[in-house]
Amino acid sequence: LKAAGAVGEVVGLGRTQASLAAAQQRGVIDRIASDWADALHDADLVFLAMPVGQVASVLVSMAPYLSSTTVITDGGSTKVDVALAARQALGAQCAQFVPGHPIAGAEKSGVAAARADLFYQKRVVLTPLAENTEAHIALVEHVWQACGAEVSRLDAEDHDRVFAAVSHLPHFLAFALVHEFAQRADSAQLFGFAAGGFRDFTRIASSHPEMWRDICLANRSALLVELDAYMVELMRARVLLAGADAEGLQAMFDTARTRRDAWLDGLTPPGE
Ligand SMILES: NC(=O)C1=CN([C@@H]2O[C@H](COP(=O)(O)OP(=O)(O)OC[C@H]3O[C@@H](n4cnc5c(N)ncnc54)[C@H](O)[C@@H]3O)[C@@H](O)[C@H]2O)C=CC1
Ligand SMILES: O=C(O)C(=O)Cc1ccc(O)cc1
Repeated sequence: LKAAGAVGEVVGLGRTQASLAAAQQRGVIDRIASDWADALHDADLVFLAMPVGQVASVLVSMAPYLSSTTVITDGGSTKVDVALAARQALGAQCAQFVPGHPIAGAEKSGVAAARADLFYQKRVVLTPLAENTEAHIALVEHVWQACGAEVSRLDAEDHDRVFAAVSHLPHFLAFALVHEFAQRADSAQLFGFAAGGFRDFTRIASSHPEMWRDICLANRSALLVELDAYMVELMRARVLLAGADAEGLQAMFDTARTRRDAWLDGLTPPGE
């Protein structure tokens, strides 16, 4: 928003002074707040950007200082839990909280990984609460659009089901695969010969462990459904392999490649 000239003063509040000082030094924030009262004074919009397991306690801490004119949003990767936390912590003021999720990021974390163009031509999903007014939703939509993002809306349950499949499952699998190799006696040899395919498949296992612990736990039931479906597919694939079913394996690989290529072809940046 600062790069787009779409914001006045950006005030940061966080856990560690060192991160806040680094954010200020990089120009990500203009000023470090001393506490919630200071941070929320005259604030138009609050963006919460912490692991989803922290959102409930953060909302409880800020609630006493929240005026009726401040809008809150978040960037958490799961939405059913965040909506519940907002209702419990804010009561009727949850009408001022518009949950959101930018579908952009990387395996990197911390303020050093910040990039002004991170959300440019990327999707952002808002999962508005029934209590939100259209004006509050429009404000949040507008700030994401100012960052170059394409905004869409989903129910929180649909959001969590979709992202359990296309984001949470792949991260879970990547962590599990690297973990399994790391436990082996021949681990050094395996990693010594691992190359591009392994790097592509496992890049996201370099993601932040606390963040992903919270996502997996928050979306546990939807993730378990996806994990079970994948395990069934793996068993099907195992049957093909064990039976040396060349035709069956090739048909599976063909379908997967065709579908992935079509997805990549359809991945034109928003607005083009
Ligand atoms: N990294 C990614 O690619 C994406 C992350 N998200 C979501 O965005 C949120 C933030 O993730 P990142 O910015 O990547 O993480 P990050 O690790 O870069 O930043 C999280 C920050 O939250 C702070 N924090 C933790 N607990 C806190 C608390 N109780 N009070 C105040 N600050 C606290 C940490 O000290 C850290 O500075 C998470 O909910 C994550 O699920 C969403 C889309 C993409
Ligand atoms: O590293 C990647 O490619 C990601 O998939 C980043 C990411 C992580 C969490 C999200 O909720 C959305 C995007």
